[in-house]
Amino acid sequence: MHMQSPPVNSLSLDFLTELCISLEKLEMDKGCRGLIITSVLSNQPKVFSAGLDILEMYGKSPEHCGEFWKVVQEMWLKFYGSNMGSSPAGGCLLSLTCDYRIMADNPRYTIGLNETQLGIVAPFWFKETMVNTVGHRNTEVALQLGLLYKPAEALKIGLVDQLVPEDQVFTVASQTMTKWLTIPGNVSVITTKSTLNLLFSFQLWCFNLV
Ligand SMILES: CCCCCCCCCCCCC/C=C/C(=O)SCCNC(=O)CCNC(=O)[C@H](O)C(C)(C)COP(=O)(O)OP(=O)(O)OC[C@H]1O[C@@H](n2cnc3c(N)ncnc32)[C@H](O)[C@@H]1OP(=O)(O)O
Repeated sequence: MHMQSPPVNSLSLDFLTELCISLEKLEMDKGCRGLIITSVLSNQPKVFSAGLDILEMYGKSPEHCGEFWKVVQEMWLKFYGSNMGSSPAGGCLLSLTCDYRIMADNPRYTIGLNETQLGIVAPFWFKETMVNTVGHRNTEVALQLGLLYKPAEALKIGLVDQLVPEDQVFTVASQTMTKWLTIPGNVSVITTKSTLNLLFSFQLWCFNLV
């Protein structure tokens, strides 16, 4: 899936709604077993996603905010596999929901949950998704300081799985997907994933989020 919402793939209500609809269509397509998501911004190839669209959260009616927030949660519940450049906040969440993260190895790009730097709080399910990926201590430091990690640092704490030269990101993502798809049978993979996420699913259920 190619994301192309200039200038920086910020996650607006319209863009998220379109993403969710596209994902629903793929879910219903029995021939689709995996998804690589990438940014193809022609003016700005270095950004995966700038995160939630800040303009959607400022000066809007409670109804609009409610609608926006609902689609953010839906997007998060649906995502699968990714590769990227800069991914702050919601952009990082988008990639955290994927099974494997491949990042372009360019120190100009960063990834992380930088909400506190913006004076906002990463919701608990952003935090839990991060904890499940990089552990509690790394999350504690990362979220309180609102850290944005350069590729080498992100790899070190396990926030991304692989760094590759910028021009090879898509090729490596395709090779990785091919490898993952050699695992036989959807059921064993889905069940394994569900088991890994059991506690988190229970927490979401307790908070009435699923
Ligand atoms: C009751 C329900 C309530 C619902 C709502 C309540 C919300 C409550 C808060 C909950 C918190 C939720 C968690 C939040 C998650 C988020 O994702 S917040 C967004 C965080 N994002 C960022 O901090 C990224 C900011 N952007 C950047 O760092 C850089 O822009 C970049 C992505 C690294 C790209 O840099 P560069 O190439 O230098 O481009 P720029 O010149 O900076 O930007 C180009 C234009 O894009 C606009 N823009 C950038 N980011 C955003 C964005 N997130 N939303 C909207 N617009 C964005 C930027 O302003 C530029 O625009 P122009 O000036 O018009 O060109």
